[in-house]
Amino acid sequence: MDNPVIVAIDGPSGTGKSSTSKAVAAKLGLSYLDTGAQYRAITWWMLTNGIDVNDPAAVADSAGKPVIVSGTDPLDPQISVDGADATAPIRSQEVTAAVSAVSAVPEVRARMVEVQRAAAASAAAGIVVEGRDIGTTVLPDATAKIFLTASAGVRAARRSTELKGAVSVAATQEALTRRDAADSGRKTSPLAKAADAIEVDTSELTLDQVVDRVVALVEQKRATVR
Ligand SMILES: Nc1ncnc2c1ncn2[C@@H]1O[C@H](COP(=O)(O)OP(=O)(O)OP(=O)(O)O)[C@@H](O)[C@H]1O
Ligand SMILES: Nc1ccn([C@@H]2O[C@H](COP(=O)(O)O)[C@@H](O)[C@H]2O)c(=O)n1
Repeated sequence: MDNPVIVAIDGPSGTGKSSTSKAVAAKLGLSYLDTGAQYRAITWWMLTNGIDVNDPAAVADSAGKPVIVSGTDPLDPQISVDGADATAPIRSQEVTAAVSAVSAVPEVRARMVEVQRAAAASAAAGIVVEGRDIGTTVLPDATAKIFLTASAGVRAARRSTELKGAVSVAATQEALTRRDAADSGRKTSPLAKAADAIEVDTSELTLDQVVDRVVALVEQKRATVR
């Protein structure tokens, strides 16, 4: 039997990580893990439990409390917190605005990385894991590492379309850029391209083209390690 294939997909906000990762996992028959959803879930728990998300000591003290369970089906990714479905509430603007502060706390990252490595280790055929530090920190021995990029303008326009124009492209771009700066600037495992990751600029590509390119890269890498 082939070794499980581990695919790390990292990149800034809105570059297409989730859309690409789910489609690649479905095409290759692999599991899927959205680590951003896990950081959102712990942030949602902090907010709903009255923890000051801008107080790193308070966040660190509570980091071990919520029980976060992530589904790994690329066709129906779910996440629960303390047994309650949190798939929708973790996408709120309030969570989006607070998540970078919570995810910068080392105790939060240590907890999440443990859960993420366990998920990868238990995926029989393999897994596509998306995030910001998967290739650098969580799974440095991944079979294939992809770093997705796109211009800030393109990312903001895509996100604004997704939100059906409810938020302007300019405001969306400012929020994306602010989140990227916080995620890249933190001390513990910042958003970064691993030295051996392959960069794919998605600005001028359709989603199908990105998926085909990533599948081809994974197949190439897989052939060399068989
Ligand atoms: N290549 C593409 N062409 C056009 N639209 C795209 C492409 N890739 C993704 N999109 C769209 O861009 C938006 C952002 O994509 P997605 O949520 O997959 O990005 P992400 O990197 O996971 O974002 P985040 O880091 O904020 O979770 C979605 O509306 C998605 O449908
Ligand atoms: N490996 C990761 C993944 C995510 N984060 C943090 O979570 C935020 C939300 O991520 P989305 O992919 O859902 O947008 C992101 O802005 C990071 O703060 C992380 O630190 N590490």
